[in-house]
Amino acid sequence: MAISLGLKDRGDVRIHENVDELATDLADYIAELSEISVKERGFFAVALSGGSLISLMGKLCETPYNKTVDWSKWYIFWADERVVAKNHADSNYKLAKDGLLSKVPVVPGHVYSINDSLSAEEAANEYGFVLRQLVKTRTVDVSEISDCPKFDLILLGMGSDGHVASLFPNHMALEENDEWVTFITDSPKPPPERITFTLPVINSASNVAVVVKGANKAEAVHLAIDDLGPECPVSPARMVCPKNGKLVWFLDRAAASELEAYECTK
Ligand SMILES: O=C(O)[C@H](O)[C@@H](O)[C@H](O)[C@H](O)COP(=O)(O)O
Repeated sequence: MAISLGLKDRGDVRIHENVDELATDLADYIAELSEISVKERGFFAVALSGGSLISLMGKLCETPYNKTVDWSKWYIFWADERVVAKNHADSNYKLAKDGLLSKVPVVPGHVYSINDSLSAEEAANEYGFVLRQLVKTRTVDVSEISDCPKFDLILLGMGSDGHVASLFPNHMALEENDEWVTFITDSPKPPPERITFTLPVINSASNVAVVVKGANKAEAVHLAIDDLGPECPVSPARMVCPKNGKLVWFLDRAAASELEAYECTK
């Protein structure tokens, strides 16, 4: 059974005994949000990231989820993408296609990957334009407090440096408030060229889940979640704070091992 901590400002923190328990809880959570969004809006607009997140979502390809989820209503986006060809081993699209999307009956026309024939800047602009069209038709909802898209769910991983999507510590992209999608050409994690949702878009979502496993992320989890006062270094993950939405952290025990809020429960 997961331990669940409801923390003021930092969302719900769910700590799982192991990766298998985390993956089951994550599949339940995504299936439930999909059901709610389809019932309320007729669509489920979900943004994925790369990294270990995709294999942690793997249970969605299994029974019962592969049969019970209304895959035909899913509209799939990327919160960040590496600017490489779609069939390149580094592509987040390829990772998700091979690990998830090819195994469930999503509608190919509802999968919005970036245009891989463009430069990073052009690809970011075009992705932003595509999003605007989908917000106009309300396939992707719109935020009540900004003109930003309001995704039903944005799924993020986190690096050991605290990066989320392709928003890296001390990078100018963290300050981009005008664009929905921006680009970088100097990612500290290879490959260097990426596009990424900006913080205003991430923080306008109805639901944001940050999914983290492993002891090498424990310090970054502590810095992102614990209340460390004004001197605390502000990592990108700490800047994830949906204004009118819900934030949930999915952690395994190793990733939660330096969390002060967790220590208090022992
Ligand atoms: O394209 C990317 O690199 C990702 O979107 C990135 O933000 C990833 O989610 C984190 O780096 C965590 O990756 P791991 O879970 O594999 O450590």
